[in-house]
Amino acid sequence: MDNRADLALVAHDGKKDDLIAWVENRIDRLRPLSLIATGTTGARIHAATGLEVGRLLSGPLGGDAQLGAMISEGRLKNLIFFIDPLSALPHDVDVKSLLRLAILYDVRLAVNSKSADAVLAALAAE
Ligand SMILES: O=C(CO)COP(=O)(O)O
Repeated sequence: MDNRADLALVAHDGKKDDLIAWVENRIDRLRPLSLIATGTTGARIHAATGLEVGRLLSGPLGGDAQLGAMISEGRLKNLIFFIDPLSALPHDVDVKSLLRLAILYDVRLAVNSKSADAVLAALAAE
């Protein structure tokens, strides 16, 4: 895959409702952006809001790794990732890898609603 995205949206299952609420409340600012998401997150956002969101594989099936590849290749510079701090995940190594690459490549990274607002504000100011 060689496409770029302005912003990636990802949420663990326990945080998907929070991310959808965040998206719904900022939909007008998100609509002009090219968005990408892991599979289930993207499907949920689209179903709830009608927003066009490119969909990768589901996170546990390689979606986090695909986002990591996009970051490594300079195709993604903004990541909003609502991590569930209260659940163990089978693909924890993929999550760690994605976060590691986001740090390494100086990606704008948000992990909750308040930091997501900071990412969106910075993106809008570009
Ligand atoms: O597990 C995820 C991120 O680590 C998210 O994947 P889904 O959006 O497919 O649920």
